[in-house]
Amino acid sequence: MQNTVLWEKCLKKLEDEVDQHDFHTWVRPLNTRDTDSSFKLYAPNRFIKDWLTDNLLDQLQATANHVGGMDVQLSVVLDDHRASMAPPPTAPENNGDEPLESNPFGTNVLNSAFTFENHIEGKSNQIARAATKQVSENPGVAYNPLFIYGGVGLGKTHLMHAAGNLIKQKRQNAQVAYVHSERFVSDMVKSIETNTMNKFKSYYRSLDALLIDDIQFFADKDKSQEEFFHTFNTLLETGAQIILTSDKFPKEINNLQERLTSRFESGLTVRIDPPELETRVAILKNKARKNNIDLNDDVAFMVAKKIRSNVRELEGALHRLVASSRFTGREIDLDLAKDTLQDLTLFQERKISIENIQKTVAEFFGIRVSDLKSKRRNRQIARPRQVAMALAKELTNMSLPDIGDAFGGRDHTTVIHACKKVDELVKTDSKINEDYNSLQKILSV
Ligand SMILES: Nc1ncnc2c1ncn2[C@@H]1O[C@H](COP(=O)(O)OP(=O)(O)OP(=O)(O)O)[C@@H](O)[C@H]1O
Repeated sequence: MQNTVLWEKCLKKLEDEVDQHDFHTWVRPLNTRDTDSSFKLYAPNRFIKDWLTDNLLDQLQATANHVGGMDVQLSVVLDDHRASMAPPPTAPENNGDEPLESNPFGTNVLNSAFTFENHIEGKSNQIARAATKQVSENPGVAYNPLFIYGGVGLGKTHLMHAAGNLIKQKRQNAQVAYVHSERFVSDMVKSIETNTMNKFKSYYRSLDALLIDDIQFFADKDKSQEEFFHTFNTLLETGAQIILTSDKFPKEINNLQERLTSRFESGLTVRIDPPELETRVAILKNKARKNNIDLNDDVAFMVAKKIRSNVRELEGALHRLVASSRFTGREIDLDLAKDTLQDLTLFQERKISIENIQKTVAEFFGIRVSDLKSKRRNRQIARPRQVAMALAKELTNMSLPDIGDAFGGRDHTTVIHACKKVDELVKTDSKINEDYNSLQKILSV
């Protein structure tokens, strides 16, 4: 079997077996080559190689043996090729003699409220937070670039600013630029129009740290990708730190040039998931405390149970609660919270229950509800279970951990995997597409 085919098959198996966070952080960035006589897995940096060697080597070996049907000669090696793949960088036009304008492109204003102290740690953001902190303490050394991805309002921008703030705190004159990718594109277009491209280049290429938010907006913008690629390489060569955020894993960003994706993956890619209940409560209480608002546990739990997938919405609910208390002169208690967030409650009540989804899916596929909650992994059970999880995510307000709990105490990462799998299958498998649509209709009646 070719190494690439073997690895594809191993990846499918490992995705089900390895903790999802670990899978995305450590396993997914590996590559293999058909030209090697043994099964070498190339890690994009030393950090990933060392972590895998210490933590997952046995499992990788066992999986390769199982999938290959024999003893496979496996090793994890450093991908030197990737590190030297960059073309020779274009020399920065600023040779250091000319002082940089402090803010020629409106980029370097960091939000001072987005710090590590104001960021609450939970299982969902643990790796991302630790990696960002490490990068800020040792810019340009630890992981470069650091690529943070995850859904809307989960704290990607917050962590990125926290990094910028900490870098500046440690070295006051560090040149740190934060820019939204759309802003990078529009500044570049403006520079071309006004014939000031040299200034643009020298500014970006002389930074100590470049933080670019929502990199997915680069998709389709070939010229910007081109310029960014050169900026990127120059910065890496000069030891500057690059941090990028996106709503997707690099390879999943459509129309992003392969060479950029490959550069992104040469550092460390970390994911942020929606926070668990306890983290949501901690975030609410922390925000309240910072604003001198007295928020008791009952109210915090009630709000956190209602708003599950997005920290920005969680903050919005707290603001509504505070405004409502000011206008009415009432204390912030459970009654006020119920009244203020009533529309959310109504929305919730209209939603479909998890029990109903499990019963309907089990009947539809001719299995038992207990099968859905069991540990059985054969496809006749596993696929309906994934479909039921995806429906629960779509049709209820339940959090991923709560959905996992309802299916025999599974981890929230298993739910994320199920939703992704079903999403893929609905697009590629007409039978699943039909089944999923029918179930949606049955449940929505
Ligand atoms: N773990 C956390 N602790 C405290 N506040 C948080 C946390 N996560 C997110 N927030 C807050 O939630 C709000 C939204 O976060 P942020 O803007 O960083 O999200 P994002 O992932 O960048 O979203 P988008 O994809 O929309 O850009 C911010 O006010 C941020 O401070």
